[in-house]
Amino acid sequence: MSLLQQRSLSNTRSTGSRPVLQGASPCRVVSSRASTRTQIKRSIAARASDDEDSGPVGGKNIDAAGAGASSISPAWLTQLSLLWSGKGNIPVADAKPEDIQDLLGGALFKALYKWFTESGPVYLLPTGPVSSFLVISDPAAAKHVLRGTDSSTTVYDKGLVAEVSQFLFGEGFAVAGGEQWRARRRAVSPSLHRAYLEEMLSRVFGPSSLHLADKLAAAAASGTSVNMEACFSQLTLDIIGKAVFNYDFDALNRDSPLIQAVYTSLKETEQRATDLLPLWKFPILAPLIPRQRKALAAVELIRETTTTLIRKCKEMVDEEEMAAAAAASAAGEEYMNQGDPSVLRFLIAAREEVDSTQLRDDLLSMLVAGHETTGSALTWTLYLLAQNPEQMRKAQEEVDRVLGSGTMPTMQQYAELKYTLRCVNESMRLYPHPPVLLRRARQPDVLPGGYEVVKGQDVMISVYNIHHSPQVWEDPEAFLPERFPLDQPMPTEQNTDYRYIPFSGGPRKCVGDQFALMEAVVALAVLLKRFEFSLVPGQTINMTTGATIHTTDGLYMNVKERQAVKQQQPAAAVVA
Ligand code: HEM
Repeated sequence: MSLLQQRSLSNTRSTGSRPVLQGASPCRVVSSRASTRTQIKRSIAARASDDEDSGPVGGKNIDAAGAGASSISPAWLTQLSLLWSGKGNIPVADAKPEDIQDLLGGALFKALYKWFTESGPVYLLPTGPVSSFLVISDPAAAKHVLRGTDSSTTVYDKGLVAEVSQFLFGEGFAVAGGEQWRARRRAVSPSLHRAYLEEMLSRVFGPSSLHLADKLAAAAASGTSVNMEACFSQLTLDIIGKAVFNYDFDALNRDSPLIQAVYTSLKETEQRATDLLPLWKFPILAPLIPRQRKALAAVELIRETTTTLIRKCKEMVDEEEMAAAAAASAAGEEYMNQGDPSVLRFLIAAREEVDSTQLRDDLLSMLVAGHETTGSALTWTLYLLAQNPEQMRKAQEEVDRVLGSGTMPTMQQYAELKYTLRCVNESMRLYPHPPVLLRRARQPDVLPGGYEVVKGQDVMISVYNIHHSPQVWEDPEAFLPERFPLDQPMPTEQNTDYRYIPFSGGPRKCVGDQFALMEAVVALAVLLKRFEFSLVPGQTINMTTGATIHTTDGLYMNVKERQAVKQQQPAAAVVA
């Protein structure tokens, strides 16, 4: 069977086995005590047809295929690679056709783990007749590469990731390099100052989470199950929209095509990175290729939305405000407009002298980078807690104790929610978003361990492999927030010597890490205080990727008000 035949057969199987969920309303009423996945799917389809744009909690489920199917190197490429790379000192992964099964859902990181166990912490993965990834699953090598990216020496740059996501981020600082990146990062990062985060906590993170809680209360009252992955995607879109643009997407109330657009474009970047036939390199072909058409339409929607929001904000800022921002900056103080503390307002008031395309792409970078990542972190944390009753009990005990009669944490209470934060930390170890980081060598290099890297080599740091490595972590597959003691600082790449790198490390580390952790802890505190969550039985939770680790079919949960649960229990059980 030819390669192309193999691929088209594989893709058909993949699509055939994936449930049809478009038009579903996952965070909305889904099923009345559905007990199997099939029942869930049927009831979703039934509801979707007659409940398209109303209901207590809205939103479409993600089409996990993104804009279309992807491809990866077959066995013959491994053989070819072995021939031409035979002189090097780096093992080559033995990519067998059956490994490709793992990639059908887009979960490349799972195959990377298998090859890691077979080939060791640094290996080559052939991706074409003359191309390969150098896959790193070792903390010391990862540290070396991450610290050498866009540093003073710049041994590595974002390489392929910049190429494959240019269609989405344009000039945005998430993928730009060199002086352009340095200047834009310097301009944008101050907008996420401490006073801003404090304002976000009370004005955005807490209230948006309470909004979701009200939606869940309706589902709890009617005894219907809820797709929590969709809910978190909607919640985090609402939050990032308000935080970056002071704009309410209102995704919790109405289906937002932007959610699918963001997912489709992120999936497209991943697919471009592993395409055997990179047709996307020829823009002239785009109108002829359905996957390209779909991806470009998604980007257009995101760009249009961003441009409109920038225009509206510019209309609001006057000379007086710009003078106030300049005075604050001269005095070394943090500027914030009390009426509109958004990042956009900060940048415009600070008279950022950049062209509107640069501003659009920088803001778009933050919107995309800050949305699905935090949504996925919340999804997997709740999934893990629902499966680990002891950890759930400890988190709820902490939330009850710290919040008292309150419904959302204050800034001071946030600092006390240490166990809840460790649950998020640990969930991001098991499910890092994204599971791999891409770099390219700008000059020849030697990694710790003596592995030689040639100029131009694409490098893939498998955060997932490092976080799951038995050489790095004791009992790596267990969900143990306790592995990060509460009387010590929370884990970072620095204090774990790059054993723990969910926010990357070095100069290109995430700018939104504190924002994201605060957002996730506040949302969890609000929800755990009020509800008991349990997985709807009969589901198989499979993973796929679209920059973040996503479920293939959603995360369906039964939700109950904790007060109601307590009242149902016999008195003795309540006392215990
Ligand atoms: C749990 C949530 C989040 C995770 C797991 C996460 C993860 C990451 C990672 C791993 C990188 C570095 C990628 C690399 O090294 O190639 C990154 C970069 C970035 N993140 Fe986050 N992020 C999260 C939330 C956020 C939020 C909320 C924002 C904005 C408010 C944000 C904005 C950015 C930006 C702008 C970059 C690019 C930085 C640069 O290249 O200089 N992220 N993020």
